[in-house]
Amino acid sequence: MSQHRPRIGVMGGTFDPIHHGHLVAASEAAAQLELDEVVFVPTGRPSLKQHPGVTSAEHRYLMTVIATASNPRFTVSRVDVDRPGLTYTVDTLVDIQRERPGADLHFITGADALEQILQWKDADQLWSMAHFVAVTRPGHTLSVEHVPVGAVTQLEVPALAISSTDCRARAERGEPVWYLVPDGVVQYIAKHNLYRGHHE
Ligand SMILES: Nc1ncnc2c1ncn2[C@@H]1O[C@H](COP(=O)(O)OP(=O)(O)OP(=O)(O)O)[C@@H](O)[C@H]1O
Ligand SMILES: O=C(O)c1ccc[n+]([C@@H]2O[C@H](COP(=O)([O-])O)[C@@H](O)[C@H]2O)c1
Repeated sequence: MSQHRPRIGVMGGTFDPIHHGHLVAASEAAAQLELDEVVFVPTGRPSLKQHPGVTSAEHRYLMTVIATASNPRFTVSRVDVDRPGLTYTVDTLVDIQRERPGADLHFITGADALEQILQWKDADQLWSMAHFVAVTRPGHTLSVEHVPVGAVTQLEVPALAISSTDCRARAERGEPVWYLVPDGVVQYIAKHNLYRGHHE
């Protein structure tokens, strides 16, 4: 009897903060690609993020746990948060594969992030470690060249023009982030006074 090979989505992100764009992308990927689970992996120290003073990994991890808690298919992994040094997807995929031997991994990213994938660390190794899923994102049209045939699937998701940058700017100005991020994340941001006094 053949055993079911678990189909696992891996949604990596800085999640500073996690917002409904991330959650809709993961949910839609899970439905369309028939994933058994989507593992959210907050970055430890993102290698390419430009904004000053990225919020501590522990805050970003906890906001991700709060945002995903109600969905039985969503989990959160600490592999990137706990690994010292800069975060690279090649390391993320090795660690997730070790935790879930034999799983069929699908790395989910927005079209904007995927366009830079050839500049990621050990890019040529990534294709054999996971399938890559580029979700559509308002304001970005995907153009990836020079990737192996069949390595990337483009997925149309309901457009939500939400970004973490905008959420941080709103919180800094004292404007509402209700309904852009889950309710528990709104409350977490207020409780810990995140994003006040930052300058982009
Ligand atoms: N609204 C959205 N729709 C679809 N994909 C998204 C959306 N927002 C973010 N993503 C994707 O989710 C992944 C993680 O995103 P990230 O945590 O960097 O959020 P972000 O909103 O892009 O942050 P920032 O504004 O700080 O750059 C990336 O691959 C990104 O492209
Ligand atoms: O491996 C790399 O070199 C690399 C470079 C930039 C981004 N990534 C990954 O892409 C995901 C989205 O990153 P970001 O910075 O847009 O939040 C996250 O999982 C990062 O670890 C990975």
